[in-house]
Amino acid sequence: MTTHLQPGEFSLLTQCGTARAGLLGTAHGTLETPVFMPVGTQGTVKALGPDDLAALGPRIILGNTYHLYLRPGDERVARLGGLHQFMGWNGAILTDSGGFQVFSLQGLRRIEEEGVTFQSHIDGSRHLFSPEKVVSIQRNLGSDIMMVLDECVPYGADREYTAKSLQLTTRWARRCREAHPALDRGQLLFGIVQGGFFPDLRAESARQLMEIPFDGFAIGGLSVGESRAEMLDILAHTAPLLPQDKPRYLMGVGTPRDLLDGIALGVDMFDCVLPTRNARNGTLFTSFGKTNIKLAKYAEDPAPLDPACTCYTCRTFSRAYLRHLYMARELLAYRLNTIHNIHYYLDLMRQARAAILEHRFEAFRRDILAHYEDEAT
Ligand SMILES: O=c1[nH]cnc2cc3nc(NCc4cccs4)[nH]c3cc12
Ligand SMILES: [Zn+2]
Repeated sequence: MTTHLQPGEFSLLTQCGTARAGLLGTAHGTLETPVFMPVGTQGTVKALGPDDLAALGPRIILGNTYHLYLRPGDERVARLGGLHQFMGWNGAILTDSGGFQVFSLQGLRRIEEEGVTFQSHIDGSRHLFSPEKVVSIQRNLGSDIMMVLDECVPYGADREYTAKSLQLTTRWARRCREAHPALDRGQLLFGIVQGGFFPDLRAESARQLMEIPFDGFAIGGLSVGESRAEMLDILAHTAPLLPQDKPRYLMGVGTPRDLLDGIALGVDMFDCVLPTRNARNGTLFTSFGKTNIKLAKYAEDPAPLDPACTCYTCRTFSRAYLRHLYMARELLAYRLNTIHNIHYYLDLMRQARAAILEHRFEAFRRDILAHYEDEAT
């Protein structure tokens, strides 16, 4: 039974402890939460065609404003019908605002009240990302969920810098809201909570942002090099401060264990490059933990990668073949490994949501993690 919600409508169906199962309406379909968003930085989930993606069944993927603005250009994508038509994807798309990429990719950049100026990593040309500019780019791309321009303070930033930065992030967030009328063209706008690793600054950032009518709230500034304990501590403090009736999005997270911990703490949406990036270096996520296909023990192993997995890769090929492709650097290795890793992440979300709806999430989480060896080799 698929319920159809209007763009921006969020329905909280069930809570199991602080874990939530819900529905979020977008202009390109209704999302079942908790949801994992595969990362499609440059208008493609690397190594997958939109047909592979459709077969895997994500309802939403992530695109990066920074990359698409620099190449091929947001106005060119708009002239070609928008990102959905351009890449042949008819599900929902969330775009990050580009601020994070500027801070994490760029050496040369300046942060001022107006916005952040930076040099393109492609041709060295200079650009300004203002709140108004990043909203305009995301509107041009036709993104279903847009993110505000924010400053993701580096791990280890001191309290004074962090406190000052969150004020700027709030002023930028307000300007983004003013630049995009509520639900205009069915496009949603999320705020991003900052405040580093200072619980009181996190509360202040959340309080300020909740005064602005956003369609959802992201928790930024995490997965930036901190320990798991530090991330969970800030997450446990911040998630419950956010509105119960709006989606909560944890940016850039994470491992299967992080996803289950995040869900337990009340997070509804996740994105991470791990399943796609690790697939390309042979690291695969399975029901028995993380492993690497290049291990010699797989050289003549006729078994499927993960006997518990129903994906195309596990249904069709042996570990021996997947290892051969990887050692030979065959292009098919990247596609098959990515199909499996994305399937694993999406299926984990599907199972987690079913467990929440049946009020057995905690037992589910314990069972998965009991069999999950973080460093299974
Ligand atoms: O505060 C943020 N604001 C807007 N986008 C983000 C994206 C983020 N992605 C990660 N971690 C995942 C990573 C991907 C590549 C390097 S770290 N942390 C993140 C934080 C933010
Ligand atoms: Zn599989």
